[in-house]
Amino acid sequence: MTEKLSEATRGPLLDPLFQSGWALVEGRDAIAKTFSFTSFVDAFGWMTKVAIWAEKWNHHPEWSNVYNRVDVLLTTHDVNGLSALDAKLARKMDKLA
Ligand SMILES: C[C@H](O)[C@H](O)[C@H]1CNC2=NC(N)=NC(=O)C2=N1
Repeated sequence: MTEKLSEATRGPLLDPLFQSGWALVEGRDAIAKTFSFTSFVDAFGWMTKVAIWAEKWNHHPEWSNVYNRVDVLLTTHDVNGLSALDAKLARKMDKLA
């Protein structure tokens, strides 16, 4: 069962993500990042690769694509906050970008 990150566990998990451009979201227990690509096709191709991992892990982003930009927000709806799955998907998104 997925659990909401505690104050003690979230630091080590989230700090590396803050270093790579992720940030906490005002008013939600969530992290967000904007990914920019060289073209729409590159942005959409990245979204497709991420989508395969999201489906495999049954953990899905809240995201929006405009041309070469993808705005991403990650949170775990089942626990109404951040979980280890969000950090895991964020790391995968960074790796695939
Ligand atoms: C029923 C299904 O397993 C759940 O709704 C999954 C699907 N993907 C999900 N994605 C995210 N971000 N949070 C969830 O709690 C979640 N739950």
